[in-house]
Amino acid sequence: MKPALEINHLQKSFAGTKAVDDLSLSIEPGEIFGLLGPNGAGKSTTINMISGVCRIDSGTVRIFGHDAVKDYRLTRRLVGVMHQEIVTDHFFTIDRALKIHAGYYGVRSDNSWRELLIERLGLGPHLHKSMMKLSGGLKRRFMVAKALIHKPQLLILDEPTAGVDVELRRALWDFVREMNQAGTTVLLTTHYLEEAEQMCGRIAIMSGGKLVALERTADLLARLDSRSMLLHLNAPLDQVPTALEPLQGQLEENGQLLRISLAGEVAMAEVLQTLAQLDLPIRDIELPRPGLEEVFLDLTGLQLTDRKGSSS
Ligand SMILES: Nc1ncnc2c1ncn2[C@@H]1O[C@H](COP(=O)(O)OP(=O)(O)OP(=O)(O)O)[C@@H](O)[C@H]1O
Repeated sequence: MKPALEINHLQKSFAGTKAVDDLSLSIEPGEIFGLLGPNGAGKSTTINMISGVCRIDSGTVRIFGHDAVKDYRLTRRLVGVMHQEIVTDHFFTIDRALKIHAGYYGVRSDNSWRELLIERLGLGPHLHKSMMKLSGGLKRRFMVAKALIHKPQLLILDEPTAGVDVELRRALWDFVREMNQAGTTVLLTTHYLEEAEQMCGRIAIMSGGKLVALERTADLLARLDSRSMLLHLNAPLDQVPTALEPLQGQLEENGQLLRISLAGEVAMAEVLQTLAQLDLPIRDIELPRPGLEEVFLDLTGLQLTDRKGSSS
């Protein structure tokens, strides 16, 4: 079977600055694939080239085997995109806007599909409200419906849950999973890393227009062997006890937090024994699980996303 999306040596510059730099990747039918990267990494530009919104400088994009430039009429129907910016037809009602978009793709008559989208995205009570009167969350739900109205085989979601409350985020992701189980391939970007970990079977990470990693999510997370143990102390320490130096002990938060490294073949029983012998004033012990943020930091020395923005 042909890949749902095949990108080869894709390039795009704006005023001499490379926004996408020799990007190649392939997504199989049925995948939920995450494209991550810090602000300005080139994710939206990539999506805009896939969907034909932005001209390709060089390289190719193939969608289910069809060239996105030469066969754009066909590929445009195969892809549904929810763009990052809320671009809506301000004066139209949801009902009218959905009908126009269905007409645009020649699927105006598929009422049952339209009804299903309206029902599953909770748009029913708002159908006759004009766009400009809708809340941000409702606009997002409308945009998901708009991206799916022509039953695309590849659904692309660029930050679908940015600024959306937790409940709606869950509902949107449940719906995306449902679409995926029904056969739709999904490419998504998000700054909520926990969502990417939960949703995506594979993840590509971009930085400065280039691909810096592309692996199964589990493999990407398993890359990091450098787990830490955080010891929260009741009373501050002046210096790291000598016995903890081999574990790269470090004091933080004015001596009230002691971080030790559990990298490599460190035996937990020995660590606990050493700690017991030291009789430290330990209030709490934390074993943070390394996530995509740490993987990216390890790969590039950069922060993948604003930490405040990555919590769910
Ligand atoms: N139309 C444009 N004109 C000029 N520069 C642009 C244009 N679109 C994007 N860029 C630049 O290209 C680079 C990549 O931007 P892009 O929006 O693709 O990144 P991104 O990974 O989607 O970031 P974010 O997470 O903030 O959405 C940035 O340096 C951006 O300023």
